[in-house]
Amino acid sequence: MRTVDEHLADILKSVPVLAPLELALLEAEGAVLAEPVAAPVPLPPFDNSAMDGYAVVAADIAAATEAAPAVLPVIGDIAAGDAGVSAIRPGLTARIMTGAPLPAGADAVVPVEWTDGGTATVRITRPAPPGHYIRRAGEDVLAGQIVAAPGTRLGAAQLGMLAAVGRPRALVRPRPRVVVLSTGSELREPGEELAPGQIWDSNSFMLTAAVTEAGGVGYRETTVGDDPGQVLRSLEDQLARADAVVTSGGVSMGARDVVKEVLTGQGTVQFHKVAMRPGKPQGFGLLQGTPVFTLPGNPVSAYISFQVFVRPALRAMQGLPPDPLPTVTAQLTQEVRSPAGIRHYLRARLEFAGDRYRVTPAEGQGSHQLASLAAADAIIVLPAGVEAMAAGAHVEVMRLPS
Ligand SMILES: Nc1nc2c(c(=O)[nH]1)N[C@H]1C(S)=C(S)[C@@H](COP(=O)(O)OP(=O)(O)OC[C@H]3O[C@@H](n4cnc5c(N)ncnc54)[C@H](O)[C@@H]3O)O[C@H]1N2
Ligand code: MOO
Repeated sequence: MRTVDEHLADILKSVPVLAPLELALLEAEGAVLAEPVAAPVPLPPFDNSAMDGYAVVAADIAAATEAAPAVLPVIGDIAAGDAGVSAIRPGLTARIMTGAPLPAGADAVVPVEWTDGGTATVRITRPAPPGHYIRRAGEDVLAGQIVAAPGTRLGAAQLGMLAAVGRPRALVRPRPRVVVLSTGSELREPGEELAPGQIWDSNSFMLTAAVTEAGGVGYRETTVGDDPGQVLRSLEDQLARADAVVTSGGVSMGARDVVKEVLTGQGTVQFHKVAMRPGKPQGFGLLQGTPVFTLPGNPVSAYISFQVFVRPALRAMQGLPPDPLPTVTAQLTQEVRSPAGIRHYLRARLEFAGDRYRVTPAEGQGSHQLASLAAADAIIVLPAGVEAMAAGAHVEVMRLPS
């Protein structure tokens, strides 16, 4: 048996990092930047107004009050997008809109709420210091400043930033395309009738969604039965379009463990027993250069295996640190027991109790018991050396994607 850490290290040292390519901004959502992006101009590019109001010379309104307003002639309107804005001389004002360029000569903006809103002349009832409601050129970003570093995953805010510095495309490592394939002659599609001995395929739906949650693009393949030739053909067909393949089922000790049978000796694929529960039988290797993860068939085993091994590997393929799911330390609400010598992953529910996290293990911990996983929001991780933990003890808890 090998440890979880040994198996993960083995995977991480052989998964390839995806080659960068140029993508249009919205195609790059979820991709990881492979170049530094610098601002070609400052942001904002020019001094502009932060409010709808009037551009003034601050000294002209220094004495303005409700009782004795400053009254100024309005020379015109300046809207956002206007070019060639005329200068303001002392004693004059211009109506200005939010985002419009500040006219030369003006050094403050008075919001419309402090005025009578006049269009020929305006009465201003409060003073404003120089600089008031002016957004200066470069106060967001300086020209030449790096606004997104290589290794940044491009989410909404980062894509907005790239657009704001005028970039229509970016050099990125794309989201890995992951083909998910369930194996097992007992499996039927949800919606089909079940004959005796059959069950509906749940793993491929679960794992395809898990790929998305982990930042990849999941493709669910049609389930294959236990025919070795069919399984091998189906796998080989996928290699061309996949950056990685995830299978479930057929890797244990049974007479019909077809994935193990057809992949043993293929590429660099190897099968191991890993000291964990659930998820003991694992296979991994490169097939024609493509990483193939052969996860065990029991649904909870497949899910935990995905989170522990596949998720960090997909991150590594995008050049990201292979971080595990985020963990917190939590206090057990009840005692837990664990077999010696294996790392035990227990489905649980986490709650924040004012000043600390408390965690309650679920009732059904069998690796076929998907209901307790579907109701869980966390996984208690008991190290291999632990055989029991009392209520009140502190444990490490992985938070599940929500
Ligand atoms: N003699 C031994 N038997 C088993 C061992 C062992 O060490 N010695 N290990 C057990 C453990 S632990 C696991 S986990 C499973 C792994 O088995 P396989 O990966 O070969 O998976 P299957 O036999 O194909 O299926 C196991 C179980 O899961 C159900 N299944 C499979 N695929 C799906 C799917 N897509 N959706 C829903 N359910 C699925 C399948 O019907 C079986 O009930 O082996 C133990 N046995
Ligand atoms: O390890 Mo199996 O994955 O426990 O049911």
